[in-house]
Amino acid sequence: MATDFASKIYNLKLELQPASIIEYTSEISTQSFTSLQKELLDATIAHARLPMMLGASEVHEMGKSMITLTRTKKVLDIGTFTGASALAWAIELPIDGKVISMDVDHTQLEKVGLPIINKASELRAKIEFRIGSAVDTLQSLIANGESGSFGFAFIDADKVIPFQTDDTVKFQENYSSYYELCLQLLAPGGVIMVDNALWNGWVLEPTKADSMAIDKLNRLVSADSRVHNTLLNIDDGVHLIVKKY
Ligand SMILES: C[S@@+](CC[C@H](N)C(=O)[O-])C[C@H]1O[C@@H](n2cnc3c(N)ncnc32)[C@H](O)[C@@H]1O
Repeated sequence: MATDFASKIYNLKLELQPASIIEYTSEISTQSFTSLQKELLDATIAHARLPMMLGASEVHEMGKSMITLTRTKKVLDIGTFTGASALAWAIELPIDGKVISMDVDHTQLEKVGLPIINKASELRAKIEFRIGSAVDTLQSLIANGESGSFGFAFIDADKVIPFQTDDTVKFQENYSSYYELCLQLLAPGGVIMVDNALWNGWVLEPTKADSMAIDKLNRLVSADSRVHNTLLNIDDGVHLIVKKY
């Protein structure tokens, strides 16, 4: 029997799996969620704008496992929203660990996330929330000499950015840029998780700029000899990528 907690997660999500399977996997995978995580999840669902942007709880759990496996102290979190993924990584990191969490907009973080995250000062101290384009933030970390020093990166922001040329709209593919910059910032053995890698199944026959960009990145990663990769059918798809030694 699925808990209310698992059902709540499922209700926000797309259906790439039968509902019963999603409920079961969510329930089994999220028993170690802390009360603070549950509070943030509830508040995001109740009060955030576009709550479906919240990362799936089982994906957050999986990321925590990657932090444990890599024994890293440094994490990249691309796409803060209400701070649920950043909070998950902070819980798993050691006391001197650091999450760099990036977003162009802190409205939902300030309204929904921070009042809850601030209750745990030892976790809050591990998270650096940076405002601005994630490409700029990642480039500034590289310019600051931090290449090769991160152990885990979660890519969960915009897929493409539209921009106007003379008479047409073109798209900048941010997911591919995030991948390249994260790979540079990761140490060998480091892990990237790219969220929404199945994009509701639209990658199978991509017709729009966002699904085309995600399909393109999936194929680029698959052909990249610098990494091991597995495209997992979990939630909306997670591309699990490990930087080779
Ligand atoms: C899916 S939400 C992130 C969810 C969060 N990681 C979680 O697990 O709950 C995506 C976020 O990416 C942010 N975003 C959009 N474009 C961005 C950009 N160019 N740079 C950084 N963040 C961006 C949005 O403002 C939004 O808050």
